[in-house]
Amino acid sequence: MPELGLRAERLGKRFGGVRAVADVSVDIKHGEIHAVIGPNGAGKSTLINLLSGELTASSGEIRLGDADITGLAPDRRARAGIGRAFQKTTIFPRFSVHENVRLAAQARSRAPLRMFGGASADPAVQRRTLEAIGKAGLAGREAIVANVLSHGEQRQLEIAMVLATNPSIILLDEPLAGMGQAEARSIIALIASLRERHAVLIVEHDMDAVFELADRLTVMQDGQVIASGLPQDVRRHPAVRAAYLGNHGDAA
Ligand SMILES: Nc1ncnc2c1ncn2[C@@H]1O[C@H](COP(=O)(O)OP(=O)(O)OP(=O)(O)O)[C@@H](O)[C@H]1O
Repeated sequence: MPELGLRAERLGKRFGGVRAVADVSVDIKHGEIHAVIGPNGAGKSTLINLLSGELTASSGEIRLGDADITGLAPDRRARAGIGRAFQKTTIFPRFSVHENVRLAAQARSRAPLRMFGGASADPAVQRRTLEAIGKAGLAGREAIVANVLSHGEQRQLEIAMVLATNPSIILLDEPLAGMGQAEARSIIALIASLRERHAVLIVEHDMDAVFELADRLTVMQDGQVIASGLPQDVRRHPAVRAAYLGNHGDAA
């Protein structure tokens, strides 16, 4: 997969009278983790949904590398290189780790979707499957049925399924939600490792994790960007301190 970045220009989304996202520009670069933070209702999930194609923009433009992908449906964006981890919704609970990741790898390969036989016979699919399982830290867990995995391991499985699609961009919506401290540590390490070969956008409420992971930070409030840049600069921004960061701003 080429080293593409994702750029949104003046993106907007209205739900009736609500401006959920207004004039948002954001640049997600290869080799970087870009965190989007903001209070509840700021528009973060809507932004992710606009980037992945689950929602259609009311205005603005989205570019993957040089290509305008604003009008593409989610499956076309996925093929173009945008991978999104969904919280458990894409996992087949009765299938093994290997089967789940293999299905994701196969969906990317355009081969006809066959559950047994065909997919495992394709060496490229098999290679991508095992690579993704290894990168997500699930080596040795291939035969385990998904619904007996721990909460943290299920999150790792979702990330493995995204990696199997060989994405340029990875979108992560609250990857640490509902996680204990030990589980969170291993997911944070996994997310940190993704920047080596991908551009990563993460929406997350855990500020300690955000400041540990983010190379770049965008802060949203009421659908708009109120600050964007390097974390050490953003955390000193008066509007950000006032709106959101509290003690994290003071600690800078
Ligand atoms: N499908 C929808 N229909 C109508 N309004 C919506 C819809 N989705 C989001 N909104 C509204 O858009 C605004 C932004 O919501 P969004 O979920 O993107 O915020 P968020 O920053 O992700 O919040 P949270 O941190 O609580 O998840 C909110 O006012 C919300 O009520």
